[in-house]
Amino acid sequence: MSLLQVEHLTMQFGGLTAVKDFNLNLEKGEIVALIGPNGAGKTTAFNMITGVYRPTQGRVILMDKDITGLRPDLITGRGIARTFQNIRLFRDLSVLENVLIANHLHLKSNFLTAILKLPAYRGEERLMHQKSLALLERVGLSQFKDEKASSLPYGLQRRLEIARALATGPRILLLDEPAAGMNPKEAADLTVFIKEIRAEYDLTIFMIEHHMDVVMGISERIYVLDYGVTIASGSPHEIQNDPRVIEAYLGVEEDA
Ligand SMILES: Nc1ncnc2c1ncn2[C@@H]1O[C@H](COP(=O)(O)OP(=O)(O)OP(=O)(O)O)[C@@H](O)[C@H]1O
Repeated sequence: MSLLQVEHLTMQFGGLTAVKDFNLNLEKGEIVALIGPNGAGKTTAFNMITGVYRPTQGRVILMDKDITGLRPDLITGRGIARTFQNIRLFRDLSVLENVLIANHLHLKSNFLTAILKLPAYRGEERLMHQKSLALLERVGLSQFKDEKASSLPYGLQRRLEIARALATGPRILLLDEPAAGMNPKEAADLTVFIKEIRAEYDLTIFMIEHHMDVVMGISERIYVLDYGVTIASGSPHEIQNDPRVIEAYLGVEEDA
């Protein structure tokens, strides 16, 4: 049984078919990349998997359960977390507060115990605080815990976004262009970091990325979209040598 199975996902916006008949299997522990030229439909595929869009057609099956069209927060609760192409941190909150907010998805206390600050809530809150600090320590951000998120250098803001996603306790992590805007050194560090967190948090990772060094250095399998259609899937070696991919994508100078 695949951890995640995506069957015939299709998304139409009016007359435009942004993604057509997209099929994907993720096995536990894999790192799989989704590549393709700008506008190919990659983010739309993510948005259907994470409940941002309800697909026009098709199904998303997580561990044998159909999660198609569930609300994004419920899908996060089922174990799929994501980051976004454009960093979405609470810019004026501290680094620690950003992780604490994500952690609240896990709090078991209800709203009333929370506003009354009853002991059950306070206990959970203390635990969340400790867990958040441990997570920041793990991702190398603990010395910045009281800084405003917006004051972090770009590469570290991306790392904080990943930490926030990890705080929700995911099985599957979807990363939307995690190396966007990074210099080669930051991108190489990110590659190592992604491999480390996969091992440490027992993750399966599905990522959209334009940096080919990152994609080829990290992915076990790659899917290629072009105009919403999957034109190839396979190992990095197969993809690099696929004439359709070379024509559609790899042959095109990338400006990212
Ligand atoms: N909400 C929407 N309404 C209408 N059209 C949309 C919407 N979202 C995406 N599209 C269109 O769907 C197509 C696929 O867009 P998408 O953002 O998924 O591509 P992408 O592969 O992620 O591109 P990029 O690499 O530039 O991020 C594009 O033509 C885009 O304009």
